[in-house]
Amino acid sequence: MKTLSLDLPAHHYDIHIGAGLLAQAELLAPHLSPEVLVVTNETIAPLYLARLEAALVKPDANRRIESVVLPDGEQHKHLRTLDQVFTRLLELNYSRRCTLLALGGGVIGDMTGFAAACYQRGVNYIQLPTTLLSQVDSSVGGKTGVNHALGKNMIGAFKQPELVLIDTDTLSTLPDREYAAGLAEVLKYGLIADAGFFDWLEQHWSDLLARRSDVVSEAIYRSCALKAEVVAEDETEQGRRAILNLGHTFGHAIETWTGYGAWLHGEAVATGLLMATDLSQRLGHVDVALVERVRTLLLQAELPVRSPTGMARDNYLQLMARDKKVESGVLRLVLLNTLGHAIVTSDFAVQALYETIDHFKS
Ligand SMILES: O=C(O)C(=O)C[C@@H](O)[C@H](O)[C@H](O)COP(=O)(O)O
Repeated sequence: MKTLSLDLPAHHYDIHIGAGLLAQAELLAPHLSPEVLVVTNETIAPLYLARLEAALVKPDANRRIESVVLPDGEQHKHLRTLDQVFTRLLELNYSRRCTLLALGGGVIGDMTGFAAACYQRGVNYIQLPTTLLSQVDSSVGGKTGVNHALGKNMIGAFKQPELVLIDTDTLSTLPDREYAAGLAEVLKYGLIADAGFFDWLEQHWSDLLARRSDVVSEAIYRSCALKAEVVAEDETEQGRRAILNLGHTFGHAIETWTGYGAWLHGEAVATGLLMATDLSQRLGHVDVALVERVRTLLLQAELPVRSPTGMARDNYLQLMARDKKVESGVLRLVLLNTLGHAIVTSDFAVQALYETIDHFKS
């Protein structure tokens, strides 16, 4: 097992990464209260809920352990689904001292964290991510929330977990498409913050695609370390944290336009990363060779590298105007200054943005 720490001004938590961690009661026990609610989905519950529950009762047989099983998928990440969690908590008569456990991917993690931020104005929660994307990204950093028909992650809160427990064994049941989607976020870290990591990913890409466990664990560790470092510096995205959004302005537009769920989040981010790299190249920050390196990796992972069929420039522009990085009506984008260094800027030629969007039309 490897452990990272996320040190914030008012909070500290560990991120444990290793095989078989869901069954390790001693890692969870110090963070549990007498009332526990596991929030999971209908795909993950039959695979891992019993294993987790067995670990939860071990140190304290009197602890109440209940669960709520939500429908699976990005299309269910909205307020109506969240209400099921609140209803369950109220039916159980759980108090302000309860602990929520998010067992699942990014959708479950984001919704559980938001439920924890809201229930009785705030209770504790723990992240138990089971997809590559949630292990390398969404379980760390405390961004929680749900989608709205008009925009991705538009309703939410910053709410940090008490613990992130990454059991790499759960990847054994992750479908290839979901696994590849997680690789897009891994690639993002190399692009925005660590050129050496990007080179390492290129060298180990075939091992990652083959899911060689030591290489996958190393990629998770290095991704979480980079994310923890950025979040520690800027917990609530007043500045630098926005670099974690590379490709997301395009990606979120794709997800919203396609109605959530048709494209996985990581797939939309994959195309978004390539578009952001392409735009950075049109603006003269990076060379064409980097665009091609990114495209090659995405194609090898069978990730999409073009816009959804029928999505036009105006569709992008309308949705991007609602991006959370917009300030006083001015669009700010995350772009690459060079490989391994991202910037957040509104200083770009709009014509270059149009060219990028049009270039990716399918
Ligand atoms: O943690 C962050 O900060 C990120 O931006 C990470 C993103 O990869 C993640 O998808 C995040 O949920 C997007 O947040 P949003 O604020 O752009 O909705």
